Amino acid sequence: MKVFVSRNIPTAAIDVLKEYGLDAHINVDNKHLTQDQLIQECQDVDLLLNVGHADLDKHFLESCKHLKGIALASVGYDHVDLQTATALRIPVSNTPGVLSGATADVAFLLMLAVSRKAFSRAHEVREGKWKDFEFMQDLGIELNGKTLGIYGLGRIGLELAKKAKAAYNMNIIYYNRSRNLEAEKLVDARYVNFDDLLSQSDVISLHTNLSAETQYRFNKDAFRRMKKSAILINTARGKVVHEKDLIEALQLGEIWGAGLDVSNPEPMSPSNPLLDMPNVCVLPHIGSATIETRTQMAVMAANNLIAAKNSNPMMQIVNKEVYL
Ligand SMILES: NC(=O)C1=CN([C@@H]2O[C@H](COP(=O)(O)OP(=O)(O)OC[C@H]3O[C@@H](n4cnc5c(N)ncnc54)[C@H](O)[C@@H]3O)[C@@H](O)[C@H]2O)C=CC1
Ligand SMILES: O=C(O)C(=O)CO
Repeated sequence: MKVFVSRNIPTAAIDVLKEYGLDAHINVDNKHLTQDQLIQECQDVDLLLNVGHADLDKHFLESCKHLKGIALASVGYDHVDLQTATALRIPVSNTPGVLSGATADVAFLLMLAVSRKAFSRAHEVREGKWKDFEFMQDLGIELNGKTLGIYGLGRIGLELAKKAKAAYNMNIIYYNRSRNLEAEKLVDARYVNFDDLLSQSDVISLHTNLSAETQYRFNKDAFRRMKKSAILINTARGKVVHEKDLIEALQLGEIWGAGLDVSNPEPMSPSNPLLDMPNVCVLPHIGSATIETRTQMAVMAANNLIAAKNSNPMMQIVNKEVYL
């Protein structure tokens, strides 16, 4: 069977593929592939281990006629046309759970960094603009005892809630498709409607998957209903936030600050006004970027490919209808 790995991955995962007899062609140069190049690479490929968020849309899936399985090295699968994959009987798997702690760490880091303006202040030092100890200038705000609102309280949201509770005894409220009773028990989380999430939170952290329902849910209207002192954290997907509206809300002082690990598009343009705002911190989509987590993600994806190779169900399947 022909196997393609779209970017370089940790040796531990390559070893798993080899151990189970899959001789993969790996994009070891880690070259960014356009969709056309990816299609070219996958022409006679049976199994794809896909790293990154390039569109695996109808055109891609229909062009790669030999595909019998796609293992994503990500938990998000908004970049895959699942309907077409299912119609073509291509099982698709993801990597839930193993990256929750690392991604929640980045949400936590952004929350703290924005509340204390850490990145812009560090920049001042680097640029030689820090002249004197200032008692009243550019003060931050404290998180202790404040209210953290979580939009989409699933695996990552719960990890963040646990950290926020333990570190700062934050009051946790959340809005989700359904109640998360585990979170209610573990961190005393209180379920609220979307309006209350907006109006009561000191920090709102986004942890939903991207879908037609969540796309641009944080827009002009939502920002106007948030506290002027509120901080928005997005480690979910760029498109959950309407970026133009966010820029305007920050410029008008409708919210206090924002921490973004994701943007729309990625990479963010260097001329984006968000990058010049002292209350904004932008990271290059590093939520799961630790040695430990990336290794676990790649090994999980490799094991899913092995299952597909042996015509067994993939363990972390996202379109289980293919097996019906
Ligand atoms: N920045 C990064 O590097 C990373 C980003 N992510 C993003 O985080 C997302 C969440 O990951 P997990 O926590 O593992 O997923 P999850 O499935 O455990 O949690 C998502 C939650 O959002 C809720 N939800 C979905 N649609 C909703 C709606 N319309 N309204 C309210 N709630 C809704 C679900 O009920 C669920 O509780 C991923 O889909 C991915 O896009 C994930 C990993 C790393
Ligand atoms: O897993 C995901 O969905 C990411 O965004 C990267 O880890």
